[in-house]
Amino acid sequence: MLDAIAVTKQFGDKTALDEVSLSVSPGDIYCLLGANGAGKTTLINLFLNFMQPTSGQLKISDLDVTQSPLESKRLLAYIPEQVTLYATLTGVENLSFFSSLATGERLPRQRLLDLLQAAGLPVQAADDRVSTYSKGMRQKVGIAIALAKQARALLLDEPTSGLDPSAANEFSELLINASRSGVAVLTTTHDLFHAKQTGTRIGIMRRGRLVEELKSEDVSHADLEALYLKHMKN
Ligand SMILES: Nc1ncnc2c1ncn2[C@@H]1O[C@H](COP(=O)(O)OP(=O)(O)OP(=O)(O)O)[C@@H](O)[C@H]1O
Repeated sequence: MLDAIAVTKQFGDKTALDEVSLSVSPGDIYCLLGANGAGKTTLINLFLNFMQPTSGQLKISDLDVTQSPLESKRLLAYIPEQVTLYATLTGVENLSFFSSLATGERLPRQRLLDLLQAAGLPVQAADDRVSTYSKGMRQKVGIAIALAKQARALLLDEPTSGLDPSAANEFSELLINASRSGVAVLTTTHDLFHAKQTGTRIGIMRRGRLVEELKSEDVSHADLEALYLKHMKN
């Protein structure tokens, strides 16, 4: 579903990504780990076609993201670290606006409420202004937008940073539910525990290269931490 094929990205003489190849299948939650500046966000931005690769190819369901930008974007939902919503609108109003932008369809109020509930937003908060929401609540609206769009792939950039442990756990459950319905999930994170708990696969990046890929069921928390630290020291 999500394929990066020998992707290199240079910013001037800085190589942010160096021949990175990875694939995320429907039902996978692929967690990208790596130190600051390793290239994780750059890879997400390339899938989103926010920028073009210097060489290599990025595909979403076999569509090249630079050659078929609109068709490929329709299959995607993106949840950044800070979900951008209209602060003066309510959760329902934001969902109505962004889902209609994504689908061209205005959903009835009950459907919007059902989507917010499926994303874990407390029912009583749906009609509150988003300016009163916590970060976790905003992310739930982001998930509801992805559900409304029926996205087949979900890209997330450090979604659990700044969430308290129970909100992070709740968010992980949402990702697991999405993956069980066949969505391909690619997420960056600095949280090894989250990667091991939530991910089906884990990739470790260092200085623009993908230096390790593993199945999370094949490693313990302690082994993952030791492996991560080994790569960071090399
Ligand atoms: N627009 C840009 N112009 C120039 N250099 C950039 C740009 N975007 C990223 N970089 C550089 O590319 C490298 C990879 O950055 P990137 O943001 O992808 O890392 P990251 O792994 O997401 O880091 P973090 O964990 O801090 O979010 C860094 O050296 C960064 O300074």
